[in-house]
Amino acid sequence: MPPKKNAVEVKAMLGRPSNNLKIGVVGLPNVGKSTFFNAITNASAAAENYPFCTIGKCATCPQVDPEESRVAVPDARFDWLCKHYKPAKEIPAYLTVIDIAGLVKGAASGAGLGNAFLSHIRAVDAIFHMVRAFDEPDVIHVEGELDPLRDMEIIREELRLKDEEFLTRQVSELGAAVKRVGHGGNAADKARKEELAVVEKVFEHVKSGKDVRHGTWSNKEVEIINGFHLITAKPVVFLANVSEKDYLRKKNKWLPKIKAWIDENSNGDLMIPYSAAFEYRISLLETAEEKADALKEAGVASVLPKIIVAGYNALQLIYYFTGGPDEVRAWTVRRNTKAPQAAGVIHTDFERGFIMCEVMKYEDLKELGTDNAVKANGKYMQKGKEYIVEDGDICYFKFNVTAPAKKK
Ligand SMILES: Nc1ncnc2c1ncn2[C@@H]1O[C@H](COP(=O)(O)OP(=O)(O)OP(=O)(O)O)[C@@H](O)[C@H]1O
Ligand SMILES: [Mg+2]
Repeated sequence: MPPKKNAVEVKAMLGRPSNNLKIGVVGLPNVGKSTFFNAITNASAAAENYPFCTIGKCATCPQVDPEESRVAVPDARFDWLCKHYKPAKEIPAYLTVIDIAGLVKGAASGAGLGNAFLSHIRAVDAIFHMVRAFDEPDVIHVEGELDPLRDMEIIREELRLKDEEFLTRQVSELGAAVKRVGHGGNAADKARKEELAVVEKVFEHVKSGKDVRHGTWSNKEVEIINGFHLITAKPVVFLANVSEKDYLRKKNKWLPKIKAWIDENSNGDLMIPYSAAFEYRISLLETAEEKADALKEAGVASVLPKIIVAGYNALQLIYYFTGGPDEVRAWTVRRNTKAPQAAGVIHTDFERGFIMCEVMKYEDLKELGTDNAVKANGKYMQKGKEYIVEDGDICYFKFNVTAPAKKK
């Protein structure tokens, strides 16, 4: 059937379409991954107005890995909506962060339990690539001298080699299956041939030293690539961990070189300088006032909120809000999600029986003051099933179903 005239063609995205995506902290040993992980875990736990659960440390979910933490995504719009509606319940968007053990050179071929750790990386949806830019003689560097560029090269190469190894296997297995069929074959054989052509193309790309996420792929290719959970297809945010002293004086000799390396080798992916040691120290302070005083005295801000938001954005996630006296809540969807699927995140019924989505823009509500004022100004919109939900939309879904469906 040809696509409907008013249907919007959406570019397919690499990665899983889920609203429970995870970001892993990846790097060499002793670069500050756990210090960072503990700092964001503590920082979120201290945000008293957010219902928070450190998975694994939480009484209600003790079965989950303790190195996994769910952190609230800071958002001034969410805070404003909570003040505005004064709801009984406040539920922000969350980002799940996973602390992964350090990789060493040769990990792709099994060094230092490398394969086990690489499989942890395959299971996450995005990567915080932690780069050590602090010189601290007491903290051993596995490669000897401090050299962030060499370290980034090692990690990048290990991740790429793991994909190369996986694709080598795929090419050979699929190749053998296609050869057995020869010419002709049924629909499944045809699909396998198509898949082989894509796998070969991706294999050549990776073999030439490039990451999958930096390639240009058609929707069909993306669909096939997404089935493989390739490591270099995952978005990356680089975090340059500098000493507390350098962070406070806003100077570190490695930062320009790290930036130049990323521009040249990683398509200008985002890099955020920060100090794990500093953030961790601040995160241990008990009250919000103590933290504010310590930051004021140091003359800097914490960069953790920026890092969490960057991770969230790298995953191509956005959220819309629902608001009222019962609950203000952020609902996570991937970018380019249409209204019925966005509604389905709340409840499958909402998607199944979708009639329309009523939308207010946050800016309009903030400017005009009340829902009624937004309506009176003609800014309360009714949108249909082709509407692509935008970040920060305040939505109210209308739906109609006869048979009950499973609650999410
Ligand atoms: N910015 C920094 N300045 C100085 N010391 C730091 C900094 N960040 C982390 N450290 C110190 O480096 C050491 C190693 O940190 P951490 O345990 O977080 O590393 P890691 O990357 O998790 O290592 P592994 O891969 O072995 O788990 C710790 O003693 C920590 O206090
Ligand atoms: Mg660690």
